[in-house]
Amino acid sequence: MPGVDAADEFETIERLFRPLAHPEWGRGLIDDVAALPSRPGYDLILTKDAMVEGVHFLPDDPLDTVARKLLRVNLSDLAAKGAEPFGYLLACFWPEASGWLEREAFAAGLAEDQVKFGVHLLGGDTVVTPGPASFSLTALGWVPHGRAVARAGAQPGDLIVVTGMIGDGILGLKAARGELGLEDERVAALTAHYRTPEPRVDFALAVREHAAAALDVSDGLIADMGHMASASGVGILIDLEKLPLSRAATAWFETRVDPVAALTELATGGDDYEIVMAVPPAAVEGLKRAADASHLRLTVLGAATQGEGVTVRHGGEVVPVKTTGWRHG
Ligand SMILES: Nc1ncnc2c1ncn2[C@@H]1O[C@H](COP(=O)(O)OP(=O)(O)OP(=O)(O)O)[C@@H](O)[C@H]1O
Ligand SMILES: Cc1ncc(C[n+]2csc(CCOP(=O)(O)O)c2C)c(N)n1
Ligand SMILES: [Mg+2]
Ligand SMILES: [Mg+2]
Ligand SMILES: [Mg+2]
Repeated sequence: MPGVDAADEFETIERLFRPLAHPEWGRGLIDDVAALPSRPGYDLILTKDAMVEGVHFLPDDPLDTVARKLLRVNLSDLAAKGAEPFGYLLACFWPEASGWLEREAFAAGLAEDQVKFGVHLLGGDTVVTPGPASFSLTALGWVPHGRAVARAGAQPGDLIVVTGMIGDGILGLKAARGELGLEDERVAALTAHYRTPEPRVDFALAVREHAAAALDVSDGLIADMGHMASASGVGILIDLEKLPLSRAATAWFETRVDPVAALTELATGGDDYEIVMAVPPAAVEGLKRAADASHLRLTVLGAATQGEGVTVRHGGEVVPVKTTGWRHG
């Protein structure tokens, strides 16, 4: 039986989601569809990711950060293609027991990140499920015609470059689970990264101008580089000791007895939402200038080669990596 706080589909749409709607194209969320005009000279870029409680977020993660992460992981895909986001479609599968507090927190998280990233809600669906809380979001963005950056396109000799830091996603998950023996401030920084990763939206233009191929790191750095290698028909060779680590990750790393195992864990853990690029040597300087201008760290991890797959080295020795990243069954 529904409790006093029992939520309702149409009140959810009207009270919580209508204020988030695109002023024209969302049609006030009172129609069957959204309608947007085509943009001459541009390609519409679309991506969809889902998040399920217990699989992508923890049962005690605040719902506002769940919503923000859902939006951010999708914006990360658009950024990796060089696209500028403008809108999204949203599907919510609320557990029967969930009430207004959860839904209000979720909408508040979206409201905050809509402003931060300059996007609007275009439409969606609201249902109740006997299963765990689940959400799915389709993000839309524009790229000048024919300029979307692909996973395919890396050539032997291109440098493999990554934005930001790697490993805070998996360490943040451990921190949120109370599994890290670090002091409070570092645990909080890592948990925040797991709950609200930073999509590189502001770097999309630089990706488009300088990268031959790109994708974002969701499953794990090594697994995702593997996706680029197979799409491009090249091999990728990286040196694990070059992995860019945050201060918190460095503090964790220093507690480990097996450095290779520790770096491998960070390079395969996923939830990083950084962008990996294959960059022709002549384009690296331009990419670095763009990164400096946005105070973003860039790291050259290795290079694309002839052949296939990802070869990981440490101290010049090849490191066998069995599980390269997250994979749903
Ligand atoms: N159910 C599906 N129907 C159609 N296409 C799908 C489906 N699932 C995945 N894809 C497509 O497969 C490709 C790879 O998807 P994948 O989810 O691995 O990429 P990603 O979204 O960048 O990574 P991640 O989900 O780990 O963030 C994409 O083109 C995606 O649109
Ligand atoms: C509670 C909890 N356990 C494990 C993970 C790790 N995780 C789950 S799915 C995924 C890949 C990206 O998702 P997808 O490929 O579905 O887009 C990763 C790295 C997590 N985030 N939360
Ligand atoms: Mg996906
Ligand atoms: Mg992706
Ligand atoms: Mg995945």
